[in-house]
Amino acid sequence: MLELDQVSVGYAAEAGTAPVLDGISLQVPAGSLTVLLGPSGCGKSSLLNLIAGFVPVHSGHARVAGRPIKGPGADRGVVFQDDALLPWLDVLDNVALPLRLKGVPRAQREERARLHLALVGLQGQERRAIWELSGGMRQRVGIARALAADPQVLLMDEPFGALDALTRERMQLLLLKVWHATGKTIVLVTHGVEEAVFLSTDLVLLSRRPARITRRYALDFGRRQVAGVPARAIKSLPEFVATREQVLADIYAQEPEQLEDAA
Ligand SMILES: Nc1ncnc2c1ncn2[C@@H]1O[C@H](COP(=O)(O)OP(=O)(O)OP(=O)(O)O)[C@@H](O)[C@H]1O
Repeated sequence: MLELDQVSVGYAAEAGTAPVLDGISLQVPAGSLTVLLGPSGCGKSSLLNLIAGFVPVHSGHARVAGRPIKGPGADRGVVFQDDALLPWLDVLDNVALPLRLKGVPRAQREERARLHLALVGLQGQERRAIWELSGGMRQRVGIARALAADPQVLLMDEPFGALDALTRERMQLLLLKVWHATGKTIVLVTHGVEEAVFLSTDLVLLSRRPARITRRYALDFGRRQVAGVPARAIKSLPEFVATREQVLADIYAQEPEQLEDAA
């Protein structure tokens, strides 16, 4: 459904330096929760921005549902770490904004916005001002806004990176609930190894810059959570701990100087 074929990306401002992404090929199956994980600065956000259509492809091909990605489009919704909500609009109007821009009549767009706010647990909060909300609530509004336009793919760049540990865990559960309820394809960038192992059906490990895919893991811990197994029970399974350690070892294998520091 989402297909990258030998894509490379470099930035004009960095002429003469190595490309950021180098020949990345990736197939993201419909309905998957694909997580991109890799060392800081390796190009995870660049890869997500390429899929979002914010960054042009220098070589190779990128397609969503068979259509070449030529720029941003309604088939891809984006949630950033920094919630990017408009402070002069209330919660409902923020969520309804993309529909307003598409020309959807008021009653219809408000109904869709209410439905998606209920999905992220914000029913009754529709008329609150953005500045009154906690960080976790703001991210919920951002997710509702991205989903209200009914994209095929939800792209999330470090969506929980700025939240405290407890809120972050709650947001992981919320994301799994939304994923299960909507059946959307999700591509998420994170620095959190445990978060990546817990959430993903496909975990994609990227190398240091220029980013290449070094390993992929097929996982199902998130699916087990939506099937009813408590998150804490999953995260203490020997199998979960072993996978997390394996992923960490694979990352450290790319960072020999950090291993020496830790010794
Ligand atoms: N618009 C831009 N112009 C020039 N260089 C850029 C631009 N965006 C990113 N870069 C460079 O590309 C490289 C990869 O950045 P990117 O943000 O994609 O990595 P990342 O893996 O998401 O980083 P982090 O883990 O720190 O969030 C960095 O060296 C960065 O300086």
